[in-house]
Amino acid sequence: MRFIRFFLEISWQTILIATITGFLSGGGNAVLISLINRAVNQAALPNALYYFIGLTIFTLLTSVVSQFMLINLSQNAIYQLRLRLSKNILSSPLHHLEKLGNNRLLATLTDDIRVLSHAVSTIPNICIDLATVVGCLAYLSWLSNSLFVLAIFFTSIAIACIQTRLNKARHLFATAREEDDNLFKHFQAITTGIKELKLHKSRREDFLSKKLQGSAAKLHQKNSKAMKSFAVANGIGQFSQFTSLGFVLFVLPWFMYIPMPMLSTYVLTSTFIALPMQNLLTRLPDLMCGNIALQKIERMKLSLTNQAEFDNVDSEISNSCQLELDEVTYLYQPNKEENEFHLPQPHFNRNQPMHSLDIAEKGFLLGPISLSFQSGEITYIVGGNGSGKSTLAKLIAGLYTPHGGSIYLNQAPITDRNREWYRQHFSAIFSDFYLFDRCLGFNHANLDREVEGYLKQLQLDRKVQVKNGILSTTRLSQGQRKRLALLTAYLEDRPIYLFDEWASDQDPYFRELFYKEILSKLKERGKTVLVITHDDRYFHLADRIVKLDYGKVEANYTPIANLRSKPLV
Ligand SMILES: Nc1ncnc2c1ncn2[C@@H]1O[C@H](COP(=O)(O)OP(=O)(O)OP(=O)(O)O)[C@@H](O)[C@H]1O
Repeated sequence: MRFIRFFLEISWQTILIATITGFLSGGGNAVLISLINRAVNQAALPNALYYFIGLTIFTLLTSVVSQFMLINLSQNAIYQLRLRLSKNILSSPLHHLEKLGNNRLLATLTDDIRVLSHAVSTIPNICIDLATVVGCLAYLSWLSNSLFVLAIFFTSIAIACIQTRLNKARHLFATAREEDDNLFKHFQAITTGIKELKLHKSRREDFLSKKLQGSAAKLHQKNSKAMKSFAVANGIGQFSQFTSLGFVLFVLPWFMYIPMPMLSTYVLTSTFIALPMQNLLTRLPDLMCGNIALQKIERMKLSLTNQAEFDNVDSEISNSCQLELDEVTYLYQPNKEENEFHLPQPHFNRNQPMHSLDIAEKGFLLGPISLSFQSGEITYIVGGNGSGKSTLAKLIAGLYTPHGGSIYLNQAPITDRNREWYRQHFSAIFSDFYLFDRCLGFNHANLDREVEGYLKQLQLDRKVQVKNGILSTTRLSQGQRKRLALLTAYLEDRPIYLFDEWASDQDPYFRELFYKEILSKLKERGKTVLVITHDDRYFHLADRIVKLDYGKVEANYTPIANLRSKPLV
């Protein structure tokens, strides 16, 4: 089982010690049952009470040691897995994460890890139960070879019958897990689309009946079928135990003489084994689901690790930036269901121009685009909806890797090796930005005072306070949230600033302030400023305007108001 291999790989030494102590505990159980048998058959050893007390303490201690070791190992493994998976996600390229989808990432991070963690917590008890069963069988073999062979015979038949049920259950659990990804997608739709669903009764009912209920029902059917398979397997296990007991008690005495003490010992031992056997069977579904969850986690991890980016920042961050895009292209694949773990690499030959029909079939193509940006310059990136402005912004910021062409920063070509360094030059506020409730990644001595100053400037000081870098709230209006995001950008003080429709949620006062003061102050400080905007009232304030249309640069010009001061680039 992959599950066991996973733990052996983490620390086979711990597993070995825990298994030995587990088996010692199980062996102790078996010896205890032999002591009890002797006492029942009035053949107790002298000092049997001391043996009994000693053995009870021995089995208890070995069982606790075994459980402690396995609990430490398993919980540590889960802890490491959570961290590693989160790091893998953080080091994966954005386009890869977008293709995998939030629902799959969330299902693995939450559900799979929870299922695995639950399965792992059953391992210590499984070891003890297994050891008890093996110990008792060993005791039976010492007692009577023929009784032992009989016990093994009935157990083997039971295992063979149970196995067929388990194979069926394994398949059902695996397909149910695939449905889990869809269910997570619907849960996301509930949380993010709650307003739209609340406002429209028919939409809500349609969503519930056609989407959520469908997925939940499939999951319910598959899981119940699998659990029923286990119930049948459990029944087979119990049936085989009673059959073997009945056979030995009522049928075997017709064919051979079995002394009464041996018969009663067999009955007592079989009854003693029954509980750990039942425990093993009832824990099998957890183990099986854990195994499936682990497979999912490992596939996700493999998919993420295969795509992992270098995260070293070897060189200094330059203050003055000359940014160049040379024939850069980026292609979104068409929106079809793709195999999540074998994503095709885009292959685009920039010497072969793509026609609109090709693009319609193949998705959206940005570029080829050649542009350059200087320090102390404000460039507006404009164009209609869907013209490719945000895609270009993500390319420029190094969040997307160009499929063709090259990006240069101060003449250095940006490659996989220095992309992390390159990204550290950017402070960006995207239209779908996220606001952290604390100022992460800053070690300023007077951080709180600096933040308070910016809060005042951005007129947020009456809404938000800061203490030890923690913001009192982020529950603000969209415009206020964007101002708070701007505060973080100020703190970062990076050479290139990128704003994706920042002003679209601001009131006229702040809109004016943004275009006329905030941007020009950044320019005065020698920053390269890129602004995605639809606000044509302020176009004259730009040093340069880049207009996109269907993924191509339609125009690249200096606005008339600035013509006298700046030549066309
Ligand atoms: N993650 C994605 N996967 C596939 N296609 C995408 C993705 N993001 C954007 N697109 C496609 O790329 C095209 C350009 O989108 P982009 O968001 O860059 O446009 P935009 O100019 O910023 O639009 P807007 O002004 O509406 O914000 C769109 O046609 C869109 O369908």
